[in-house]
Amino acid sequence: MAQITLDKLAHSYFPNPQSEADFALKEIDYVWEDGGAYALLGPSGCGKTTLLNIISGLLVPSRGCILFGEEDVTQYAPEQRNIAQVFQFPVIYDTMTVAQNLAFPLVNRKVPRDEIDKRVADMIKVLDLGDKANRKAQGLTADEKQKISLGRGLVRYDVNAILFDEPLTVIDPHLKWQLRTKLKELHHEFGHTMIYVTHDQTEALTFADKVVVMYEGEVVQIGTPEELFDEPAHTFVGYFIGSPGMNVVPCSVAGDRLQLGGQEIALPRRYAPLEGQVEMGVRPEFVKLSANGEGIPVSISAVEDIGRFKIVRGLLEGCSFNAVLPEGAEVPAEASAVIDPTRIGIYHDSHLVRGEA
Ligand SMILES: Nc1ncnc2c1ncn2[C@@H]1O[C@H](COP(=O)(O)OP(=O)(O)OP(=O)(O)O)[C@@H](O)[C@H]1O
Repeated sequence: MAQITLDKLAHSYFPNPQSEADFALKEIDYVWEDGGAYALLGPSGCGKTTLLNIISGLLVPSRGCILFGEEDVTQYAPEQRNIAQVFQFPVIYDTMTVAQNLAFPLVNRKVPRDEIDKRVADMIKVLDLGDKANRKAQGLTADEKQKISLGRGLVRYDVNAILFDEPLTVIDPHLKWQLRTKLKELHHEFGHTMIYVTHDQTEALTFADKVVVMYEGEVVQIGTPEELFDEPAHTFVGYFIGSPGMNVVPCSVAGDRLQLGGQEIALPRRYAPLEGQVEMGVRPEFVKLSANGEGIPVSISAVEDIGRFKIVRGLLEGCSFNAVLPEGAEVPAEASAVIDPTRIGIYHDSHLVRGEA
């Protein structure tokens, strides 16, 4: 296992990039801790595969370096990097048994036979494949085959990192959580450095200690699931994490006063003058609806009752705006939004501005 350092790393698929927009991966400077479980999360085309391919060695970055521990591996081919990879679709041999498939990466690396037998037996146990160990992989279900793929990645104890590229795509939705839980257990048991690419927030938040959120080639935030929820560093993070996502509404800010919809809200922090696009962000969980005219008027378009709470959807100042209310809460016909000022984030050109206390 290794610490992985991304040192001023950036990549453009153009030979002579002219501007930031030409970079599929904008500059990132970051250290992935040894033994950490990371998820790379973002929508299609945001640069996840580009970053993963640079880590695996399939792609040489146009700028910057990548280090495994102290060693600069930027120019190394994948096979020189000592990493394991698990892909979207199972990569296994149908004519081999489950046990032979799991043993294969170790046999290739000439690990002693008794060591192979021990590791394969351990892996069969943790993957709950005991009753199928001596069956040919042919005829197993897609999720069983993908379990074997995961096992083949995890059976090598000595790898620098294990990279997972959307590994649960082929798995039935109701089985996904089982494999996700299993992966988490395996991470605790073996402590590998794991990097898991997904566009699914549930997968990212349940698997990872730290989530790396990407948007249009930029790493916009790296944080624990709690940090991404409590303090989104970019409006995209607020929108992408949470269901429904954060409300984002254009506003103006002067010092510690926010102006929105003809109303003034006193903020707990002061802000230097902000040029350009200024928005306030607040999660629907921190909005109350008032019937007595207190707050900013909201026109309600729908109320969704989903068990323990209700999602109230509507418009505020012409922008989509949601509130999450407790199960029994009244939804006034003429509602206005009362926003908790301590939960408001101020965003300048989409990035969070922290202000001064
Ligand atoms: N070989 C390539 N040549 C030119 N442009 C590319 C190449 N591969 C990717 N791109 C572009 O780089 C950007 C990032 O793509 P990338 O595949 O890294 O995104 P992604 O987040 O992995 O998307 P997906 O989830 O759809 O795989 C996209 O605009 C894509 O069109």
